[in-house]
Amino acid sequence: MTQPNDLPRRDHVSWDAARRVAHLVGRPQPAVSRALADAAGCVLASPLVSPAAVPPVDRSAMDGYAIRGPGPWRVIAHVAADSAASIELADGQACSITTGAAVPAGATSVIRDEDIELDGHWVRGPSAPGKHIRRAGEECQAGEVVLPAGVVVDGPVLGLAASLGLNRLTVIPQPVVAALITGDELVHQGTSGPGRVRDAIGPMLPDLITRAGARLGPIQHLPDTRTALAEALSPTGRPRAGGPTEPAGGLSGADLILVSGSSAAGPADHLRAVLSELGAELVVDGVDCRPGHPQAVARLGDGRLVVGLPGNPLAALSAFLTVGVAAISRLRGLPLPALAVAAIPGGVACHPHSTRLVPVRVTGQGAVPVGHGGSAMLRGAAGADALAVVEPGPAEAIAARLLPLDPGARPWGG
Ligand SMILES: Nc1nc2c(c(=O)[nH]1)N[C@H]1C(S)=C(S)[C@@H](COP(=O)(O)OP(=O)(O)OC[C@H]3O[C@@H](n4cnc5c(N)ncnc54)[C@H](O)[C@@H]3O)O[C@H]1N2
Ligand code: MOO
Repeated sequence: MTQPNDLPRRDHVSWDAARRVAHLVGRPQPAVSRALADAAGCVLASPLVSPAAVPPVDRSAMDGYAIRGPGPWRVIAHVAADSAASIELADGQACSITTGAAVPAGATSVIRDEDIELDGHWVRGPSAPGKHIRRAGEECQAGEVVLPAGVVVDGPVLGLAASLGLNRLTVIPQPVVAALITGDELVHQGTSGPGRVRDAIGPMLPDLITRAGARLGPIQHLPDTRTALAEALSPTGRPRAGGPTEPAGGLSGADLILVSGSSAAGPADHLRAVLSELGAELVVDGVDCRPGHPQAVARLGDGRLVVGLPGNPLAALSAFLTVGVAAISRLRGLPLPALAVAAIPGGVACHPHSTRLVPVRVTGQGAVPVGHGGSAMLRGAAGADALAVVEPGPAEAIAARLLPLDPGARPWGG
Protein backbone atom coordinates (compact mmCIF):
# COMPACT_ATOMS: atom_id res chain seq x y z
CA MET A 1 0.00 0.00 0.00
CA THR A 2 1.35 3.44 -0.87
CA GLN A 3 1.87 6.05 1.80
CA PRO A 4 1.52 9.82 1.25
CA ASN A 5 4.99 11.32 1.50
CA ASP A 6 4.17 13.88 4.22
CA LEU A 7 2.85 11.44 6.82
CA PRO A 8 5.06 9.58 9.30
CA ARG A 9 5.27 5.81 8.74
CA ARG A 10 4.12 3.92 11.83
CA ASP A 11 6.81 1.22 11.45
CA HIS A 12 9.61 3.81 11.17
CA VAL A 13 11.68 4.65 14.23
CA SER A 14 13.16 8.03 15.07
CA TRP A 15 16.65 8.86 13.86
CA ASP A 16 18.08 8.66 17.41
CA ALA A 17 16.33 5.37 18.14
CA ALA A 18 17.71 3.89 14.91
CA ARG A 19 21.26 4.83 15.89
CA ARG A 20 20.81 3.38 19.38
CA VAL A 21 19.35 0.09 18.10
CA ALA A 22 22.03 -0.24 15.40
CA HIS A 23 24.65 0.26 18.10
CA LEU A 24 23.09 -2.25 20.49
CA VAL A 25 22.64 -5.07 17.99
CA GLY A 26 26.28 -6.04 17.32
CA ARG A 27 28.79 -7.90 19.48
CA PRO A 28 32.51 -7.00 19.47
CA GLN A 29 34.99 -9.83 18.99
CA PRO A 30 37.04 -11.04 21.97
CA ALA A 31 40.26 -9.18 22.74
CA VAL A 32 43.52 -10.37 21.15
CA SER A 33 47.20 -9.53 21.53
CA ARG A 34 48.58 -7.73 18.46
CA ALA A 35 52.03 -6.49 17.44
CA LEU A 36 52.05 -2.68 17.25
CA ALA A 37 52.33 -2.79 13.46
CA ASP A 38 49.06 -4.75 13.25
CA ALA A 39 47.06 -2.82 15.85
CA ALA A 40 46.22 0.46 14.07
CA GLY A 41 42.47 1.07 13.99
CA CYS A 42 41.77 -1.46 16.76
CA VAL A 43 40.50 -0.37 20.18
CA LEU A 44 42.43 -0.89 23.43
CA ALA A 45 40.76 -3.73 25.34
CA SER A 46 42.68 -2.98 28.52
CA PRO A 47 44.33 0.15 29.90
CA LEU A 48 47.75 1.04 28.56
CA VAL A 49 50.19 0.59 31.43
CA SER A 50 53.76 1.77 31.17
CA PRO A 51 56.31 -0.94 32.01
CA ALA A 52 58.95 1.69 32.80
CA ALA A 53 59.44 5.30 33.85
CA VAL A 54 59.53 7.70 30.91
CA PRO A 55 62.00 9.22 30.50
CA PRO A 56 64.07 6.56 32.28
CA VAL A 57 66.74 9.10 33.31
CA ASP A 58 67.07 12.89 33.47
CA ARG A 59 67.59 14.06 29.87
CA SER A 60 68.68 17.32 28.30
CA ALA A 61 65.91 19.23 26.52
CA MET A 62 68.41 21.30 24.51
CA ASP A 63 71.70 21.13 22.64
CA GLY A 64 74.09 23.03 24.94
CA TYR A 65 76.04 22.54 28.14
CA ALA A 66 75.13 20.73 31.34
CA ILE A 67 76.66 22.64 34.24
CA ARG A 68 76.97 22.33 38.01
CA GLY A 69 76.93 25.18 40.49
CA PRO A 70 77.84 28.80 39.81
CA GLY A 71 79.90 29.66 36.67
CA PRO A 72 82.14 29.99 34.89
CA TRP A 73 82.46 26.26 34.16
CA ARG A 74 85.31 24.22 32.76
CA VAL A 75 84.23 21.83 30.00
CA ILE A 76 85.38 18.30 30.87
CA ALA A 77 83.49 16.06 28.44
CA HIS A 78 80.84 15.67 25.73
CA VAL A 79 77.66 13.57 26.07
CA ALA A 80 75.68 12.59 22.96
CA ALA A 81 72.11 11.17 22.87
CA ASP A 82 73.48 7.68 22.14
CA SER A 83 76.08 7.79 24.93
CA ALA A 84 75.63 5.51 27.91
CA ALA A 85 78.82 6.75 29.66
CA SER A 86 78.40 7.63 33.30
CA ILE A 87 79.82 11.08 33.98
CA GLU A 88 79.61 13.09 37.17
CA LEU A 89 80.11 16.86 37.34
CA ALA A 90 81.74 18.69 40.26
CA ASP A 91 80.96 22.35 41.07
CA GLY A 92 82.39 24.59 38.34
CA GLN A 93 82.38 21.84 35.71
CA ALA A 94 80.37 21.52 32.48
CA CYS A 95 79.99 19.06 29.66
CA SER A 96 78.64 19.71 26.20
CA ILE A 97 75.44 17.78 25.62
CA THR A 98 72.93 17.07 22.84
CA THR A 99 69.14 17.07 23.09
CA GLY A 100 67.89 13.83 24.63
CA ALA A 101 71.25 12.81 26.13
CA ALA A 102 71.32 11.64 29.74
CA VAL A 103 72.28 14.57 31.97
CA PRO A 104 75.48 13.86 33.96
CA ALA A 105 75.08 13.15 37.65
CA GLY A 106 75.26 16.32 39.73
CA ALA A 107 74.27 18.69 36.87
CA THR A 108 72.09 21.55 38.10
CA SER A 109 70.90 22.83 34.72
CA VAL A 110 71.49 22.94 30.97
CA ILE A 111 72.35 26.15 29.11
CA ARG A 112 71.42 26.35 25.39
CA ASP A 113 74.23 26.72 22.83
CA GLU A 114 72.77 30.11 21.79
CA ASP A 115 73.18 31.49 25.34
CA ILE A 116 76.74 30.28 25.89
CA GLU A 117 79.97 32.32 25.74
CA LEU A 118 82.77 29.90 24.94
CA ASP A 119 86.38 30.78 25.79
CA GLY A 120 88.71 27.85 25.18
CA HIS A 121 87.72 25.15 27.67
CA TRP A 122 85.60 27.60 29.69
CA VAL A 123 81.92 28.49 29.29
CA ARG A 124 79.74 31.21 30.77
CA GLY A 125 75.99 31.76 30.55
CA PRO A 126 72.69 32.25 32.40
CA SER A 127 71.86 29.23 34.55
CA ALA A 128 68.64 28.57 36.47
CA PRO A 129 68.23 25.46 38.64
CA GLY A 130 66.63 22.58 36.72
CA LYS A 131 66.33 24.56 33.48
CA HIS A 132 66.20 22.51 30.25
CA ILE A 133 66.32 19.20 32.14
CA ARG A 134 63.51 16.67 31.47
CA ARG A 135 63.21 14.80 34.74
CA ALA A 136 63.11 10.99 34.89
CA GLY A 137 59.47 9.85 35.13
CA GLU A 138 57.96 13.23 34.24
CA GLU A 139 55.80 11.65 31.47
CA CYS A 140 54.92 8.60 33.53
CA GLN A 141 56.13 6.27 36.25
CA ALA A 142 56.59 2.51 35.88
CA GLY A 143 53.19 0.84 36.39
CA GLU A 144 51.22 4.02 35.66
CA VAL A 145 48.05 3.82 33.53
CA VAL A 146 48.58 6.28 30.66
CA LEU A 147 45.45 5.54 28.58
CA PRO A 148 42.17 3.88 29.54
CA ALA A 149 40.61 0.91 27.72
CA GLY A 150 38.38 1.98 24.84
CA VAL A 151 40.83 4.32 23.13
CA VAL A 152 41.24 3.90 19.35
CA VAL A 153 44.77 2.86 18.45
CA ASP A 154 45.98 5.49 15.97
CA GLY A 155 49.34 7.00 15.10
CA PRO A 156 49.90 8.94 18.33
CA VAL A 157 48.80 5.94 20.44
CA LEU A 158 51.19 3.64 18.57
CA GLY A 159 54.00 6.17 19.00
CA LEU A 160 53.23 6.44 22.71
CA ALA A 161 53.12 2.65 23.13
CA ALA A 162 56.52 2.36 21.45
CA SER A 163 57.99 5.14 23.58
CA LEU A 164 56.81 3.29 26.70
CA GLY A 165 58.71 0.23 25.45
CA LEU A 166 55.71 -1.91 24.53
CA ASN A 167 55.86 -4.38 21.63
CA ARG A 168 52.25 -5.65 21.70
CA LEU A 169 48.82 -4.32 22.63
CA THR A 170 45.66 -6.05 23.84
CA VAL A 171 42.94 -4.90 21.48
CA ILE A 172 39.50 -5.62 20.11
CA PRO A 173 40.03 -6.54 16.44
CA GLN A 174 38.47 -4.37 13.76
CA PRO A 175 35.28 -5.74 12.23
CA VAL A 176 35.27 -6.62 8.53
CA VAL A 177 32.67 -4.72 6.51
CA ALA A 178 31.70 -5.87 3.02
CA ALA A 179 29.16 -4.43 0.59
CA LEU A 180 26.71 -5.63 -2.04
CA ILE A 181 25.79 -3.01 -4.62
CA THR A 182 22.51 -3.89 -6.31
CA GLY A 183 20.98 -2.35 -9.43
CA ASP A 184 20.59 -3.63 -13.00
CA GLU A 185 20.84 -0.06 -14.24
CA LEU A 186 24.29 0.51 -12.76
CA VAL A 187 27.37 1.00 -14.94
CA HIS A 188 30.96 1.49 -13.82
CA GLN A 189 32.43 3.58 -16.63
CA GLY A 190 31.28 6.72 -18.42
CA THR A 191 28.25 8.92 -17.94
CA SER A 192 24.70 8.07 -16.95
CA GLY A 193 22.01 8.07 -19.64
CA PRO A 194 18.64 6.57 -20.36
CA GLY A 195 18.58 3.12 -18.77
CA ARG A 196 22.03 3.49 -17.25
CA VAL A 197 23.12 5.03 -13.94
CA ARG A 198 26.75 5.42 -13.03
CA ASP A 199 27.39 3.59 -9.73
CA ALA A 200 28.23 6.28 -7.15
CA ILE A 201 27.88 4.13 -4.03
CA GLY A 202 30.49 1.45 -4.88
CA PRO A 203 33.27 4.06 -5.22
CA MET A 204 32.10 5.89 -2.08
CA LEU A 205 32.03 2.99 0.38
CA PRO A 206 35.64 1.74 0.69
CA ASP A 207 36.90 5.07 2.04
CA LEU A 208 33.90 5.44 4.35
CA ILE A 209 34.28 1.89 5.67
CA THR A 210 37.96 2.30 6.46
CA ARG A 211 37.48 5.78 7.96
CA ALA A 212 34.78 4.32 10.19
CA GLY A 213 37.48 2.02 11.56
CA ALA A 214 36.52 -1.27 9.90
CA ARG A 215 38.57 -3.53 7.64
CA LEU A 216 37.39 -3.52 4.07
CA GLY A 217 35.82 -6.75 2.89
CA PRO A 218 34.70 -7.48 -0.67
CA ILE A 219 32.61 -4.89 -2.54
CA GLN A 220 30.43 -6.95 -4.92
CA HIS A 221 27.91 -5.94 -7.57
CA LEU A 222 24.68 -7.89 -7.86
CA PRO A 223 21.84 -8.00 -10.35
CA ASP A 224 18.39 -7.04 -9.07
CA THR A 225 17.18 -10.59 -8.42
CA ARG A 226 15.97 -12.08 -5.21
CA THR A 227 18.00 -15.25 -5.70
CA ALA A 228 21.26 -13.35 -6.23
CA LEU A 229 20.74 -11.39 -3.02
CA ALA A 230 19.63 -14.47 -1.06
CA GLU A 231 22.64 -16.43 -2.28
CA ALA A 232 25.03 -13.61 -1.42
CA LEU A 233 23.65 -13.23 2.12
CA SER A 234 23.44 -16.96 2.78
CA PRO A 235 25.91 -18.38 5.34
CA THR A 236 28.30 -19.52 2.59
CA GLY A 237 28.04 -16.02 1.06
CA ARG A 238 29.03 -16.52 -2.54
CA PRO A 239 27.88 -13.51 -4.54
CA ARG A 240 27.94 -13.60 -8.31
CA ALA A 241 30.61 -11.62 -10.13
CA GLY A 242 29.34 -8.40 -11.64
CA GLY A 243 31.55 -5.34 -11.21
CA PRO A 244 34.87 -4.63 -12.85
CA THR A 245 37.10 -4.14 -9.81
CA GLU A 246 35.84 -6.65 -7.31
CA PRO A 247 38.35 -8.14 -4.89
CA ALA A 248 38.18 -11.90 -4.54
CA GLY A 249 36.52 -13.59 -1.60
CA GLY A 250 33.07 -14.28 -0.23
CA LEU A 251 31.06 -12.56 2.44
CA SER A 252 31.08 -15.29 5.07
CA GLY A 253 34.06 -13.64 6.80
CA ALA A 254 32.35 -10.27 7.06
CA ASP A 255 30.95 -9.04 10.38
CA LEU A 256 28.68 -6.54 8.66
CA ILE A 257 27.36 -6.44 5.08
CA LEU A 258 26.10 -3.21 3.56
CA VAL A 259 23.46 -3.71 0.87
CA SER A 260 22.81 -0.70 -1.34
CA GLY A 261 19.57 -0.33 -3.32
CA SER A 262 16.78 -2.83 -2.96
CA SER A 263 15.61 -1.11 0.22
CA ALA A 264 12.26 0.40 -0.89
CA ALA A 265 9.00 -1.23 -1.90
CA GLY A 266 9.41 -1.51 -5.68
CA PRO A 267 9.33 -4.69 -7.79
CA ALA A 268 13.15 -4.89 -7.83
CA ASP A 269 13.53 -4.23 -4.09
CA HIS A 270 14.15 -7.61 -2.49
CA LEU A 271 16.09 -6.84 0.67
CA ARG A 272 13.29 -7.25 3.20
CA ALA A 273 11.89 -10.35 1.52
CA VAL A 274 15.34 -11.96 1.43
CA LEU A 275 16.04 -11.09 5.07
CA SER A 276 12.74 -12.68 6.02
CA GLU A 277 13.46 -15.78 3.88
CA LEU A 278 16.84 -16.15 5.62
CA GLY A 279 15.21 -15.85 9.06
CA ALA A 280 17.05 -12.62 9.86
CA GLU A 281 15.93 -10.43 12.73
CA LEU A 282 14.98 -7.02 11.32
CA VAL A 283 15.79 -4.57 14.11
CA VAL A 284 15.46 -1.31 12.17
CA ASP A 285 12.85 -1.22 9.41
CA GLY A 286 12.80 2.35 8.19
CA VAL A 287 13.81 5.58 9.91
CA ASP A 288 11.98 8.89 10.19
CA CYS A 289 14.70 10.87 8.43
CA ARG A 290 15.26 12.55 5.10
CA PRO A 291 17.07 11.48 3.09
CA GLY A 292 17.42 7.82 3.93
CA HIS A 293 14.04 6.72 5.25
CA PRO A 294 14.10 3.16 3.80
CA GLN A 295 17.30 2.19 5.67
CA ALA A 296 17.30 -1.09 7.57
CA VAL A 297 19.41 -3.06 10.05
CA ALA A 298 19.12 -6.83 10.51
CA ARG A 299 20.98 -9.66 12.21
CA LEU A 300 21.42 -12.90 10.29
CA GLY A 301 21.18 -16.24 12.07
CA ASP A 302 24.98 -16.58 12.14
CA GLY A 303 25.36 -13.19 13.86
CA ARG A 304 26.46 -11.18 10.82
CA LEU A 305 24.77 -7.80 10.56
CA VAL A 306 23.14 -6.45 7.42
CA VAL A 307 22.67 -2.70 6.90
CA GLY A 308 20.34 -1.69 4.08
CA LEU A 309 21.41 1.55 2.37
CA PRO A 310 18.77 3.22 0.20
CA GLY A 311 19.84 3.50 -3.46
CA ASN A 312 19.75 7.29 -3.80
CA PRO A 313 23.41 8.22 -3.17
CA LEU A 314 22.96 10.87 -0.44
CA ALA A 315 20.36 8.61 1.20
CA ALA A 316 22.95 5.79 1.17
CA LEU A 317 25.59 8.10 2.67
CA SER A 318 23.15 9.35 5.34
CA ALA A 319 22.20 5.79 6.25
CA PHE A 320 25.84 4.69 6.41
CA LEU A 321 26.68 7.60 8.74
CA THR A 322 23.56 6.95 10.83
CA VAL A 323 23.10 3.21 11.40
CA GLY A 324 26.26 1.96 9.61
CA VAL A 325 28.69 3.93 11.78
CA ALA A 326 26.66 3.16 14.92
CA ALA A 327 26.84 -0.60 14.22
CA ILE A 328 30.53 -0.49 13.31
CA SER A 329 31.30 1.49 16.48
CA ARG A 330 29.79 -1.25 18.65
CA LEU A 331 31.60 -3.99 16.72
CA ARG A 332 34.83 -2.10 17.40
CA GLY A 333 34.04 -1.97 21.11
CA LEU A 334 33.26 1.76 21.09
CA PRO A 335 30.26 3.67 22.46
CA LEU A 336 27.79 5.36 20.16
CA PRO A 337 29.70 8.41 18.87
CA ALA A 338 28.71 11.60 20.69
CA LEU A 339 27.82 14.45 18.36
CA ALA A 340 28.89 18.07 18.77
CA VAL A 341 26.24 20.80 18.53
CA ALA A 342 26.68 23.86 16.31
CA ALA A 343 24.70 27.01 15.67
CA ILE A 344 23.19 27.34 12.20
CA PRO A 345 23.48 31.02 11.26
CA GLY A 346 20.29 32.07 9.53
CA GLY A 347 18.53 28.85 10.59
CA VAL A 348 17.42 25.90 8.49
CA ALA A 349 13.87 24.72 7.82
CA CYS A 350 12.69 21.75 9.87
CA HIS A 351 10.57 18.92 8.49
CA PRO A 352 7.31 18.51 10.46
CA HIS A 353 7.90 14.90 11.55
CA SER A 354 11.21 13.68 10.09
CA THR A 355 14.80 14.44 11.06
CA ARG A 356 16.52 16.25 8.20
CA LEU A 357 20.16 15.53 7.37
CA VAL A 358 21.57 18.64 5.73
CA PRO A 359 25.11 18.95 4.33
CA VAL A 360 26.93 21.80 6.12
CA ARG A 361 30.34 23.38 6.19
CA VAL A 362 31.61 24.04 9.71
CA THR A 363 32.94 27.61 9.96
CA GLY A 364 33.86 29.98 12.80
CA GLN A 365 30.28 31.27 12.63
CA GLY A 366 28.70 27.81 12.92
CA ALA A 367 27.35 25.19 10.51
CA VAL A 368 26.43 26.68 7.15
CA PRO A 369 24.22 24.66 4.77
CA VAL A 370 25.98 24.21 1.41
CA GLY A 371 22.93 23.33 -0.71
CA HIS A 372 22.69 20.47 -3.20
CA GLY A 373 21.35 18.22 -0.45
CA GLY A 374 18.75 16.31 -2.47
CA SER A 375 18.74 12.57 -1.85
CA ALA A 376 20.03 11.70 -5.35
CA MET A 377 22.90 14.24 -5.14
CA LEU A 378 26.37 14.04 -3.64
CA ARG A 379 27.50 17.53 -4.66
CA GLY A 380 26.58 19.09 -1.31
CA ALA A 381 28.03 16.30 0.82
CA ALA A 382 31.27 16.20 -1.19
CA GLY A 383 31.95 19.84 -0.29
CA ALA A 384 30.68 19.63 3.28
CA ASP A 385 32.21 18.73 6.66
CA ALA A 386 29.13 17.20 8.28
CA LEU A 387 25.45 16.49 7.98
CA ALA A 388 23.47 18.73 10.32
CA VAL A 389 20.92 16.62 12.21
CA VAL A 390 17.89 18.93 12.09
CA GLU A 391 15.23 17.80 14.54
CA PRO A 392 11.61 17.64 13.36
CA GLY A 393 9.60 20.76 14.16
CA PRO A 394 7.14 23.32 12.93
CA ALA A 395 9.59 26.06 11.94
CA GLU A 396 13.34 26.60 11.67
CA ALA A 397 16.22 25.19 13.68
CA ILE A 398 18.97 27.59 14.78
CA ALA A 399 21.27 24.82 16.06
CA ALA A 400 21.83 21.16 15.26
CA ARG A 401 24.02 18.21 16.11
CA LEU A 402 26.68 17.41 13.55
CA LEU A 403 27.21 13.99 12.02
CA PRO A 404 30.80 14.15 10.73
CA LEU A 405 31.33 13.17 7.09
CA ASP A 406 34.66 11.75 8.23
CA PRO A 407 33.52 9.08 10.68
CA GLY A 408 37.13 8.47 11.76
CA ALA A 409 37.82 11.97 13.08
CA ARG A 410 38.64 11.97 16.80
CA PRO A 411 35.44 13.14 18.49
CA TRP A 412 35.41 16.52 20.18
CA GLY A 413 32.82 18.83 21.62
CA GLY A 414 30.24 16.05 21.90
N1 LIG B 1 7.00 3.39 -3.66
C1 LIG B 1 8.06 3.92 -3.08
N2 LIG B 1 9.10 4.25 -3.84
C2 LIG B 1 10.18 4.80 -3.29
C3 LIG B 1 10.21 5.06 -1.91
C4 LIG B 1 9.09 4.69 -1.13
O1 LIG B 1 9.07 4.86 0.11
N3 LIG B 1 8.05 4.10 -1.76
N4 LIG B 1 11.29 5.68 -1.34
C5 LIG B 1 12.14 6.43 -2.26
C6 LIG B 1 13.36 6.74 -1.59
S1 LIG B 1 13.26 8.01 -0.50
C7 LIG B 1 14.52 6.10 -1.85
S2 LIG B 1 15.98 6.59 -1.11
C8 LIG B 1 14.59 5.02 -2.81
C9 LIG B 1 15.26 3.80 -2.22
O2 LIG B 1 15.36 2.91 -3.24
P1 LIG B 1 16.07 1.53 -3.17
O3 LIG B 1 16.95 1.42 -1.97
O4 LIG B 1 15.07 0.49 -3.33
O5 LIG B 1 17.03 1.61 -4.42
P2 LIG B 1 16.70 1.57 -5.95
O6 LIG B 1 15.23 1.61 -6.17
O7 LIG B 1 17.49 0.52 -6.56
O8 LIG B 1 17.33 2.95 -6.41
C10 LIG B 1 16.79 4.20 -6.08
C11 LIG B 1 17.50 5.26 -6.94
O9 LIG B 1 18.88 5.27 -6.64
C12 LIG B 1 19.67 4.98 -7.79
N5 LIG B 1 20.79 4.15 -7.37
C13 LIG B 1 20.70 2.92 -6.83
N6 LIG B 1 21.92 2.45 -6.59
C14 LIG B 1 22.78 3.40 -6.99
C15 LIG B 1 24.19 3.49 -7.01
N7 LIG B 1 24.97 2.46 -6.58
N8 LIG B 1 24.76 4.61 -7.51
C16 LIG B 1 23.98 5.62 -7.99
N9 LIG B 1 22.64 5.60 -7.97
C17 LIG B 1 22.05 4.49 -7.49
C18 LIG B 1 18.74 4.20 -8.70
O10 LIG B 1 19.16 4.24 -10.02
C19 LIG B 1 17.42 4.92 -8.43
O11 LIG B 1 17.39 6.13 -9.16
O12 LIG B 1 13.32 4.60 -3.22
C20 LIG B 1 12.43 5.69 -3.54
N10 LIG B 1 11.24 5.13 -4.06
O1 MOO C 1 14.71 8.86 1.86
MO1 MOO C 1 15.20 8.75 0.21
O2 MOO C 1 16.30 7.94 1.11
O3 MOO C 1 14.90 10.43 0.45
O4 MOO C 1 16.16 9.44 -0.86
